[in-house]
Amino acid sequence: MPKMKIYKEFKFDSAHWLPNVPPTHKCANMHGHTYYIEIHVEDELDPKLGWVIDFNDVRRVVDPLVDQLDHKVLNEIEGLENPTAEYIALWFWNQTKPALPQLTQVVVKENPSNVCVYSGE
Ligand SMILES: Nc1nc2c(c(=O)[nH]1)N=C([C@H](O)[C@H](O)COP(=O)(O)OP(=O)(O)OP(=O)(O)O)CN2
Ligand SMILES: [Zn+2]
Repeated sequence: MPKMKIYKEFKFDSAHWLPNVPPTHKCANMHGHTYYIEIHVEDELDPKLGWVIDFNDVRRVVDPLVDQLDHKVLNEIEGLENPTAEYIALWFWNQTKPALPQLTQVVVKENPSNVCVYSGE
């Protein structure tokens, strides 16, 4: 059977600041983003069901994580004390991979032009 990739997009709104930048950096001040994340998985096409994985199975794993971050201050979340897009990608990867072994990539978009792509290496 062919291998295929699918991804599901999620959205959350959060506040953060970056604690390790110089005080003169604008991101040292608390501010907010509407984050979009993509959870990519790859597997063989199931010939009967006609899909790689049910999008709803992806949602069941990721929704509880998104709920932890939505309308929260990211710096107060364990593991996100320095909440860059890179650390957010790692946070989602580490908590998604055990429940979703077909995970291949996490994409975090702070905005349409600030994007981190993590593939688990
Ligand atoms: N490699 C990274 N660089 C930066 C990160 C990051 O997570 N990884 N984060 C930030 C800040 O979150 C900052 O809020 C982003 O600001 P900026 O790049 O200026 O983007 P804006 O939202 O202000 O919108 P632009 O239209 O792009 O100016 C900084 N760097
Ligand atoms: Zn920011």
